[in-house]
Amino acid sequence: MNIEKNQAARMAVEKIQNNSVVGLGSGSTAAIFIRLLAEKVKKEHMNIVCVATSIKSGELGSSLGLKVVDIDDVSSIDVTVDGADEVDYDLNGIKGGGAALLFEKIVASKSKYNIWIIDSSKFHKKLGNFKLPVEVIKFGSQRIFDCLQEMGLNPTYRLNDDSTRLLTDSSNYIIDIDIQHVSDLKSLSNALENLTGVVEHGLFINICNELLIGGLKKDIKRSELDDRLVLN
Ligand SMILES: O=C(CO)[C@H](O)[C@H](O)COP(=O)(O)O
Repeated sequence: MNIEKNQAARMAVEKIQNNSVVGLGSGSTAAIFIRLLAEKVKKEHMNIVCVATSIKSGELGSSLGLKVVDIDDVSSIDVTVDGADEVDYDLNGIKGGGAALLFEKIVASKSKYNIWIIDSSKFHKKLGNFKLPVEVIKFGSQRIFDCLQEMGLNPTYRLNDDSTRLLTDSSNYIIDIDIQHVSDLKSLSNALENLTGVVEHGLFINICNELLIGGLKKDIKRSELDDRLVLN
């Protein structure tokens, strides 16, 4: 799958124009993009300012010579390139496999254009193969866990290798839920947002503008989305 991730990242880097503000995604595919972007910026003497979606991506970008600034130091972001854990035929997706969903959603919402880069194994007709991450504050998190259990979503706390609870860049917990049997994603999104203590969830609805799929070498734009384009 690394070859496919590479292909998708290469397709994305070709789309980056000089004098733009670029959002750097998180995860292994985004990391390939960050490396390729740094090479391109050096080679073509480009003027690019970057905003990162995680501490790790920001550190990677800076270490490669990219100019990485705080999100509040830019008025908007021209394009963000990020990975995803699963994407459906309507270009809705699940993100947060790397626990960076909160910053990823904030950066995406400040971006004029969002490009996702994935390998072909992540492109499905319906979301639900991947568990949906829900970021919750520590205080009272068991109450949210119990609510998710009552909703039939089989919650599990995300753990580190030593079985302690994983903490996000904002020191919150992640609870992963099973949405295989959920058909109305918008209602689920609203229900999760209404639970006090939920900081964010990894359902990204109507956010991705363009999907680049390695392997299939597909470039799917939301603006051109129709059944014929996606299903063939
Ligand atoms: O959402 C993310 C991190 O929170 C990543 O974009 C997602 O997990 C994909 O990662 P990878 O490219 O390593 O498969």
